[in-house]
Amino acid sequence: MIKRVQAWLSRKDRQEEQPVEISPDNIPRHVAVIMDGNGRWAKRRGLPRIVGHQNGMKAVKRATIAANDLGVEFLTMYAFSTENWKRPKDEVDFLMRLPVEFLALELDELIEKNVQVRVMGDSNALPNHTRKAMEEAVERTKHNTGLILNFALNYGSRKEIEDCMRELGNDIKAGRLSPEEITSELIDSRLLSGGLPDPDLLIRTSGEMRLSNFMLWQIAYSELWFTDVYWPEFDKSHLLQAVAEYQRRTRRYGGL
Ligand SMILES: Cc1cc(N2CCCCCC2)n2ncc(-c3ccc(F)cc3)c2n1
Repeated sequence: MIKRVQAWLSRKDRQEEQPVEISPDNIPRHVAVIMDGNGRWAKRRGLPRIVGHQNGMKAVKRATIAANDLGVEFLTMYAFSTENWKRPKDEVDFLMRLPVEFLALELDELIEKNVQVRVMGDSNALPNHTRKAMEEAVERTKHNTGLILNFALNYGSRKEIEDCMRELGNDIKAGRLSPEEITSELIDSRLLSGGLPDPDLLIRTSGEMRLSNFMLWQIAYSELWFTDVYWPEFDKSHLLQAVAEYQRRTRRYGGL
């Protein structure tokens, strides 16, 4: 029984709208998002880049609520990569304050929606105020049982894999592990995403079609969906479009 979700898509140029059909029987458990286009969204409007990041943060809450309502169980958002440190200092300083702003402006509504916040990445290298805000968001939502909102912050997949290999090598050297015991399940458990299922669907906004060192091991079998929409414009209609395409691609007609 296809539950018809009349979600009117407003395409970027708003010239065309189309209904979207979503089946409740094949909702992706884990959706991962590369939230790109915040600076370009602002530039197109003659606004400072930081306004793009601020609006991007509002899109995080919007997308989280939409995903939670749809029945998505895990939502991983690429908030700051290990490569982002190369950006101008004033922009990095602003970005490092966004978790604090998120805590003040957005978290209460997500707590009402029973959302649990997790973080993955090297938090030791973050400023104290950033790390404390993240720890508070995790602490204040740790008993929630709804959608798990997983922020990748100061995250890089190659560093994650390198650190995992080093840890396994040390375990072998210490006699705690034999090489024959290394399986993909063991590696899954040792990565920063340990405990989460692999993403079923990876979304990247703003028209870029790169993986940008994001969850390279975990997305081995993920459906990739790219949109020209800039992240600050992303809303429920775009999530539904991505999930509808995911369902078209993964339709099994009862077969394997
Ligand atoms: C660094 C950064 C950038 C950031 N952007 C807003 C979204 C667009 C992409 C980049 C900018 N957002 N959005 C939410 C957070 C966040 C992270 C951890 C946490 F526990 C609570 C909130 C965030 N963190």
